[in-house]
Amino acid sequence: MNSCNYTTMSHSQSASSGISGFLSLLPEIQTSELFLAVSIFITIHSLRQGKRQGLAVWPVVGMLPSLLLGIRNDMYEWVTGVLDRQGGTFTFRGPWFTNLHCVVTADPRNLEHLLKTKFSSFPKGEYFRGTVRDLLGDGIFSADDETWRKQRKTASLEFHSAEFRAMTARSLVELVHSRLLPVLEAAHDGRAQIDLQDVLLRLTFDNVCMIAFGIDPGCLHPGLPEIPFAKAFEDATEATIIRFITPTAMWKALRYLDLGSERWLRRSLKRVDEFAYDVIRTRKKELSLESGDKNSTERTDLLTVFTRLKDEDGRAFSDKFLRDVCVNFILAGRDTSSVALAWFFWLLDKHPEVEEKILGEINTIVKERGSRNGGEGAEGEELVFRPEEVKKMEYLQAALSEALRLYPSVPVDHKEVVEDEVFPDGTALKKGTKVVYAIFSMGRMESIWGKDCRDYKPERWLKDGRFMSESAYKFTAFNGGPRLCLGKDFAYYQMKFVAASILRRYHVRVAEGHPVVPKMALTMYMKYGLKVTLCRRDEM
Ligand code: HEM
Repeated sequence: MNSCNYTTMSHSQSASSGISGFLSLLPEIQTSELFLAVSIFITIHSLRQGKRQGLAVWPVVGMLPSLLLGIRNDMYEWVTGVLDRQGGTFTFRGPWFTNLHCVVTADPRNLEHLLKTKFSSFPKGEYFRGTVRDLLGDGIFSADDETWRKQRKTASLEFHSAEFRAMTARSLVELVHSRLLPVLEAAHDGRAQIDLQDVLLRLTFDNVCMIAFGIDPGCLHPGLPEIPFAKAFEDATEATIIRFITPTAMWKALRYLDLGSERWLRRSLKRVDEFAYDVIRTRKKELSLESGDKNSTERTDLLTVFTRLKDEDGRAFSDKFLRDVCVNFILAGRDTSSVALAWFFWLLDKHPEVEEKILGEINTIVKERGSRNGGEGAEGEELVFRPEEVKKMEYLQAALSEALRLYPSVPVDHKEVVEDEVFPDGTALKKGTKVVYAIFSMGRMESIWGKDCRDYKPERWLKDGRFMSESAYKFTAFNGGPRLCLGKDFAYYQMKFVAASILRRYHVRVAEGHPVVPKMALTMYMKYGLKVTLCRRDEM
């Protein structure tokens, strides 16, 4: 109700009832004026506060308008700009009644505090777990405390065992030489453009399923077929992510009513579970048949390892728990190395001098092998890199790390604080606050990497020609502290093996005019893939 309504109504009153009518309207006038005054006060107050925060804070919707304006072009760059101006940390005030309030930081001191020093005060938290529970259950990725610790310990022993290393090296030789290179060769022969990101995603999905389940779903085959399990897994992940941008009460209502994205999630999870439980049942049968057999299977995949273990009461783990273990590892290891490789090949296309140096390193390693073998195997087409040779590729490791610094596969990550805390930079955190650490922005901070922070320079990782790793709180692509990525060593081995095997045979040329931009997702995919053509080195 505004003053215009008041005028109209007062004219319609008769003279005798004028005074009493006016008096009867008084409460309404006061209400509308009060409402107007409060609105003006809140707006002025919010705008003044906004100046202090660096972003306007609006009544009810908080900083949402600034965020929406900022992400029209590139959300990562927008967040980086705000962090830069705010000295590395800012508090985002989301709309009332949403889950969007959080503290965003890119300050290495805060990262060390939350990932290591005060690790137990910054768990994944109930909000995260509740949102991803249908997909991830009690698996390592969402668990905290004892549930997490036990899985971490068992999986860590496994990941560092010689058998596991041998199995992963074998699986890569098989995937790269029998599947990846023939697919690339077919694209080369047909002079066709190929989406390298898609090919690499297929490769790492097959590879991580071999590690987790001990089976190969066969995504990377000529013709690039659609594999129902891979499709269901992707759909289930995407539908779960939608929950993060939907008010909790709303997605819960949709789930209850079996509508929209929740229906899509239920259906895709059903297919994921059918596949997983089928593999689990078959494996249990296989292992029970061979129990007592000295020549039992040499399987070293995670499912076999966890199936053979017993819980603290001496009982076998439930099928549901085994399903959660495998699904979490597939999620953790399926896309991260492939998107990192896609950004790496794109960067090489823009930096031929880096490609030259990588080739120089590979050729030296191949020549060394040749001189040891009296020339044999040095230039053979079917050259397969050995683990000790991959280890020697230090410049390649630097070039991959540099790609991950600028394009981290996990661009942002988050924690929830369980008690009142103060960050080393002075930011006060109330119990329950969500903390987002902006890994993407950290790679682009002058305060961390110097004036050339935006340049692609593998040399920054080398000292006297040897690769030097960086503090995990500065280079956070693999997380840090007790929850450091468990697959880090494997991921480097995998990326180096794949990159060297491709680069030795082909020059990868990004298709002219192909747009390369990041997709807004929890993993840093290229929004339109990476369309490339291939030129064989021996034809150049
Ligand atoms: C370039 C490749 C990779 C990158 C950049 C990467 C990055 C990360 C990051 C940032 C986290 C922390 C996630 C969080 O806690 O929210 C993480 C955790 C994890 N990663 Fe990786 N990852 C890569 C490859 C892999 C691979 C290939 C595997 C397995 C085969 C793997 C297994 C895991 C596991 C199991 C965790 C959970 C660790 C825990 O919570 O204790 N990662 N990774």
